[in-house]
Amino acid sequence: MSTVTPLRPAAPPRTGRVALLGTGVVGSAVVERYRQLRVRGVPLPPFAWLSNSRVQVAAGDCLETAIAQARSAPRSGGPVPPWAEGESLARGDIVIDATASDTVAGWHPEWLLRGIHVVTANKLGNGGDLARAQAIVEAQREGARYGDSATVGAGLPLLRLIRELVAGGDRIHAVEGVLSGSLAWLLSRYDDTRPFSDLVREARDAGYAEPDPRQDLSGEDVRRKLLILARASGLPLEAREIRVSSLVPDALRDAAPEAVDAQLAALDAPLRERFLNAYRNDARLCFVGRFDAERGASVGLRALPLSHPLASGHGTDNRAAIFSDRYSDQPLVVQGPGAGARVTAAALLDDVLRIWTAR
Ligand SMILES: NC(=O)C1=CN([C@@H]2O[C@H](COP(=O)(O)OP(=O)(O)OC[C@H]3O[C@@H](n4cnc5c(N)ncnc54)[C@H](O)[C@@H]3O)[C@@H](O)[C@H]2O)C=CC1
Ligand SMILES: N[C@@H](CC=O)C(=O)O
Repeated sequence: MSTVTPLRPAAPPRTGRVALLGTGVVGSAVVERYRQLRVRGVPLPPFAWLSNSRVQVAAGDCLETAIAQARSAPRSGGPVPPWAEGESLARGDIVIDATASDTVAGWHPEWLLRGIHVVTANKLGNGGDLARAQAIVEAQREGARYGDSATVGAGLPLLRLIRELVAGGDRIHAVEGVLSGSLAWLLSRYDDTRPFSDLVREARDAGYAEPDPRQDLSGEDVRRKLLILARASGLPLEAREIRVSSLVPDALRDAAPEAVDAQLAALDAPLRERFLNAYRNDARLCFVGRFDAERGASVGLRALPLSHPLASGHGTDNRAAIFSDRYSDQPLVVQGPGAGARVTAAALLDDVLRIWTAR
C-alpha cells in the first residue's frame, strides 16, 4: 500500500487593495513609508488610489507621481468629495483615513458594513459622537476590521493595552495622562525666552499640531482621545460629560480659519502668567486628561510638582497611567512620542498589516 501525503488545498489568492484619503502631513508620510516597506519586501496590499478633498488619483506604477498630482490639484468647490464619485471601494479593501474630516468619519460604519476595512488617524470615528462610535463597534460584527491605533498616542500601545486588560476581565478604574503631543512639546519648550505663539507655529510646521491648532489648544483633541480610551474601557462617555478648560482666548476662538495665525499672539500673555506662577512654585505646566469611572472626566492645564510622574517627559512624549483591578495601587504607565507624521504613518501601516496578514 503506498502512502500518500495529502496535498494542502492551495490558499485562496488574496484580494483587497489599499486606498488613502488625505494627502497632507500624515497621508504623505503614509505613502513614503508604504514605498519603503515595499522596497524591503514587507507584504502589503496593492495601492489602488489616493484622494484628498480636491481629486482622486489612481496609484498606477508610481505612488510618488500620484501623490504629487493629488497635492498640486486645484481647489474644487464641489459639495461631493471626489472619492465618493470616483473608483469605488470593494469588499476586502482597506481604506486609510488620514483626514480630519467629519464627513469621512461618518462613512466609517457604512464602509465596515460593506466589508471594507477601515484604518484611521481621524479621531472623529470613535472619538466623536457616541452613536457613531457604537455604530462602528456594531458594524465590525459583519467581519470587517477597524484599525484605530493611530488615534491615541500616535500608535503608542495604550489603546491596545486597555483592550487587552478588558478582554482579560480587568475593570479600568481610571486613565490619566498627557495625551497631546503638540501641547507636551510646547510646554516642554516654553521658557519665556520666546513668545508662546512662535512655538505654536513651529509645532504646526513640524506636523505635531492638528490642521487647525485650536483643536489642540482648546483641549478638543485630548477630549476626543479621552473619549476613545474611555469607550474602549467600557465607559460609554459622551463629549459633553468631559469638563474641558481651553487655553484659547475668545479672540482666537472666534477667528476665521485664515485669521488664526494673526490671532495666535492672544495666547502669549495668559500662558506667560501661568508659566511664571508654576515656575515660582517649582512646578511644571502639563496639559492633562483624566477619566475616572466613579468621578467623571476632565481636560486642562495643571501645574505639577517636578517630581510628579506625568511631569517627566520630553518633546512630544505622551505619558498615561492606567489604573485597573490588577493595577490599583501602582498604575501601568505608557510613555513615548505621541505626535508626528512618521510615528502616525507607522501606526496606520501597522494596522493595515495586521488586517492584511490576518486574512
Ligand atoms: N500629526 C499628528 O501627529 C497626528 C495626526 N493625526 C490625525 O491625522 C489626521 C490628518 O492630519 P494632517 O495630515 O496633519 O492633516 P492635513 O490638514 O495635513 O491633511 C488633511 C488631508 O485631508 C484631506 N481631506 C479633507 N477633507 C477630505 C475629504 N472630505 N475627503 C478626502 N480628503 C479630505 C485634505 O485635502 C488633506 O489632504 C487628523 O485627523 C489628525 O488628527 C493623528 C495622530 C497624530
Ligand atoms: N495634534 C495631535 C496629534 C496626534 O494626535 C497631538 O498634538 O497630540
